[in-house]
Amino acid sequence: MTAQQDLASKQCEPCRGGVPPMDRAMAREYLVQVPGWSILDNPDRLEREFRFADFRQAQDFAMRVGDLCEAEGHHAEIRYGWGHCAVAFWTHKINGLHENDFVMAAKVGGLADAPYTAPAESMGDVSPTARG
Ligand SMILES: C[C@H](O)[C@H](O)[C@H]1CNC2=NC(N)=NC(=O)C2=N1
Repeated sequence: MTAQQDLASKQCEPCRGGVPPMDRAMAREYLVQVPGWSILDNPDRLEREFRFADFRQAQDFAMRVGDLCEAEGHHAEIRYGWGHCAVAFWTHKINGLHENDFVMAAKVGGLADAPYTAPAESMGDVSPTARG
């Protein structure tokens, strides 16, 4: 098992604040486990831009990242447009980086590696619960 798989298999632990943000030396050690991500300033954060073939795929990816954030209780800043989606993580409570941010980056990297499947078309009024 690689180090990245190991990080991706962790769960975000509750961060209630009151702990110091990760320093740069430690952050750089974690960074090697999340290929493609960069550390940026103000606030200290992890960021990665993903590329897609069109708007729909970028939007779908943004939604899947959002769903993952909700499931893990740790939330990203997400910006997307035609063919691109930028995802940033930092821990708001400590205004900096925490292991949770790297766990999320590894999980999002795993999402990006998964093959794209187009979302099902809306079924409109023909769903089983529709009246008439
Ligand atoms: C109550 C809840 O656990 C917190 O507000 C969580 C929600 N998601 C979060 N996401 C991020 N990125 N940082 C946080 O500090 C944070 N706090």
